Amino acid sequence: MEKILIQPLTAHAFAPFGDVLEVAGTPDKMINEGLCGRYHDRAALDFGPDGRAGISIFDAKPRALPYELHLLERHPEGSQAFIPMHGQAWLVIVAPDAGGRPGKPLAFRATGAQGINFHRATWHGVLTPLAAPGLFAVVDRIGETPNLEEYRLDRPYLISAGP
Ligand SMILES: NC(=O)N[C@@H](O)C(=O)O
Ligand code: NI
Repeated sequence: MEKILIQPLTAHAFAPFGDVLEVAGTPDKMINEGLCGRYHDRAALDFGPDGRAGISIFDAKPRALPYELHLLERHPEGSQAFIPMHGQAWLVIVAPDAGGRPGKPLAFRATGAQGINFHRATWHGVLTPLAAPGLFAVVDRIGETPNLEEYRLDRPYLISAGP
C-alpha cells in the first residue's frame, strides 16, 4: 500500500483545496468593547443557486493511525466546512482532481483549534476524528438535488504519521 505522510495543516498548503479556519495574525477587528478579536469572513462559502446554508452536528467515530484510505468524495454543488467541537487533533484528507477522479491524496493533521472549509467539488476524505468525542459542527449545502459524488479507490492508501 502506498503511504501518505501526514503533514501539519497550514493555510498555505491547504489553499488549493479550501480555507483553514483559525486564529492567525492580528484580528481583522476588535469587538465587544475590545474583549474579542474578530477574524472576519475567513471562508469562501458556496451553496449554489438552488441550495441554502445549513449547520449540522456530526458525531463521528474516531479512527486510528495508520489509517487505510479507501474512499474519497466531493460535493459538486457546494462547499463544506468542518469545525471541531472537542479540542483534539483530527485528520483532513484532500486530493486534486485528475480528469474527474481523485489524484494522489494529501493528509493534514489539524489541531483542535483549526477548522476547514472545502471549496466546492474538492475531493476529500470523510470527516476523520482521531480521538473521542468526534464532535464537529458542519456548515454545508442543504438542497433538494444530489450533492455527493463518491470514488472508491482500486488500491487504498495508508495514511501515516511517520515513515
Ligand atoms: N456525507 C456527509 O454528510 N459527510 C461527508 O460529506 C463528509 O465529508 O464527511
Ligand atoms: Ni464531505
